[in-house]
Amino acid sequence: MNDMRIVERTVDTQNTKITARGVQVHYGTSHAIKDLNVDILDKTVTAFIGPSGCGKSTFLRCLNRMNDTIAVCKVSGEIKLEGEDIYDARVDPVQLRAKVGMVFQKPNPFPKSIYDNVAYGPKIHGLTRNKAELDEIVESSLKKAAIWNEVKDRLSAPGTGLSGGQQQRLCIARAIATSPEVLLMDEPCSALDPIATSQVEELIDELRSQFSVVIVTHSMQQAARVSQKTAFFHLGHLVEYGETGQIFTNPQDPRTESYISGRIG
Ligand SMILES: Nc1ncnc2c1ncn2[C@@H]1O[C@H](COP(=O)(O)OP(=O)(O)OP(=O)(O)O)[C@@H](O)[C@H]1O
Repeated sequence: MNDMRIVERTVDTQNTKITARGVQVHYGTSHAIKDLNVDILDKTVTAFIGPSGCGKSTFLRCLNRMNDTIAVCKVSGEIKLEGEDIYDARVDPVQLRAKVGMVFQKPNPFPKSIYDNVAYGPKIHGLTRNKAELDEIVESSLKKAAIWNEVKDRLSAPGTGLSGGQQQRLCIARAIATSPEVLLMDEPCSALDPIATSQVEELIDELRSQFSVVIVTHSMQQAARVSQKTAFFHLGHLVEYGETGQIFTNPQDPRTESYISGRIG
């Protein structure tokens, strides 16, 4: 019992960015997320791991209301960003997604120039007053996404003309251009080769100093390399959540143990 209290205090002293309480997700009659509770910390990389179909992407999409776009999907329970209920009727999902950015499995640059890909978000959200400010955001976002040196001489070239790894870093630049508080990444390296993967992993580590990063990954090695916290999902339940080192070396639940030792999944 004492130990439990110590754990709670440790979590409270760190900055919690997102709290989820009693979250349930249904697709029609199919129950995809079952009574999920979690605190996601600021300036931390949190990895969601677990076998295929266990609900990782579904829960990730709850965090910026991307599930709103799926007609059969119903989300209940409570999710708060910095204490504010993101499902409150007054919250505009488009504004929310500027604060909780997302990077997808497959790099998906807009069919526009490199510059316009990054400038798009700040423009539609009215974050700049003039071209000079917009130029500054585009440059700083491309620098933070570690792709500036590769594209600075061809900002008007199409984003779709870049390599897969460059496109994914461009998509990361696009996501951070609106100064989000949280960056959600759904298997961001699954379409990349090992070199591009390691570049994106290094970048994730750097982004942690400014954002709360949540990454869904099928690779336990990747979770171990990039995250400080890991959540293990199984059949719609968040089975175990803790320090990444502890989850991989000393899992408390037999289902986590089976997964990390390769017996389920
Ligand atoms: N758009 C959808 N419509 C209906 N059911 C869905 C939809 N998306 C996901 N599901 C179902 O919800 C459950 C969880 O799926 P989800 O994609 O969240 O799992 P996952 O852990 O991310 O899987 P994977 O690792 O294979 O990407 C699965 O049973 C899946 O079939």
